Amino acid sequence: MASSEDEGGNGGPSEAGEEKETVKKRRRGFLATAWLTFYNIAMTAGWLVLAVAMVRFYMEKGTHKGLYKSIQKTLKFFQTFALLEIVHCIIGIVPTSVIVTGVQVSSRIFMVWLITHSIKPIQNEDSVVLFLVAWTVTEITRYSFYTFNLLNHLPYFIKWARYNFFIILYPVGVVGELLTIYAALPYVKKTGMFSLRLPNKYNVSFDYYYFLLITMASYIPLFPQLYFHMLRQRRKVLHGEVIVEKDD
Ligand SMILES: CCCCCCCCCCCCC[C@@H](O)CC(=O)SCCNC(=O)CCNC(=O)[C@H](O)C(C)(C)COP(=O)(O)OP(=O)(O)OC[C@H]1O[C@@H](n2cnc3c(N)ncnc32)[C@H](O)[C@@H]1OP(=O)(O)O
Repeated sequence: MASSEDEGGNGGPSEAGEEKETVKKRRRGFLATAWLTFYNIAMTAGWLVLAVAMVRFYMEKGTHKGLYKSIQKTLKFFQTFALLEIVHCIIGIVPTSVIVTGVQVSSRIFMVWLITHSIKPIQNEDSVVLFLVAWTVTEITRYSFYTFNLLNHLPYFIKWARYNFFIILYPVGVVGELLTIYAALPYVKKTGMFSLRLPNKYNVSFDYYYFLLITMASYIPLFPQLYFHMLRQRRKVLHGEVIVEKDD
């Protein structure tokens, strides 16, 4: 398979690309590169295990009912592990914005722990499968992209997939997440879970139901920022456009 480094043909762009990669790695340091390689291989493997488990479950049972329960431990482990991505940005070993990564990772952690894990009656909703499939395909592609890129042997197909699949998968994932939160609303209202009513010794009140409504509304300003960030990355990586990013 053609490597993305080969794209420029002989000489010129290809050599310049390799030189840029070497400079980047030298700047990042050996330990950081080794850690990122390990991290990305582990995450690719984790999401591959999830993909295989989901396909096997569906082939054996012929339904998605019970799917979440059967894969939840692996999902929780690898999605929670992704918190390290925020750390990678903070300590500067990856050149991504802390804010963009923070919004992306925290919305996933929120979906996993505060919605799907905590509200059992919604675990069999169709919308859960929607975001699980979108996340899984995305993460297998994304982490294998980072791994091959670090190893300087990036197949063009993976690069292409990384910067094209998201065009469909991002909206699919968002629809799945929003429908799942929506499905949780009646249960949250009925049980008053995670809510704090007055009077109480802290003298504060918190209503999880309204928090969920605000969270759903926050997708409207936040999601386009992530989507346009990815479209800019796509133009930069696939079409070589020079993009001046604003600082955080
Ligand atoms: C508490 C309540 C919270 C409520 C919040 C409500 C928020 C609502 C809005 C949020 C909506 C999110 C919905 C979402 O969950 C749905 C889905 O995900 S559906 C599936 C589709 N999703 C995607 O395609 C996005 C996947 N995510 C990402 O791509 C990243 O997380 C993101 C931060 C968005 C973008 O990544 P990045 O900026 O890093 O882009 P690049 O991949 O192009 O990388 C840029 C450079 O950094 C290097 N890099 C990054 N990470 C690594 C790594 N781990 N190892 C090595 N190198 C890395 C990469 O190589 C690039 O370097 P260079 O440019 O030098 O080549």
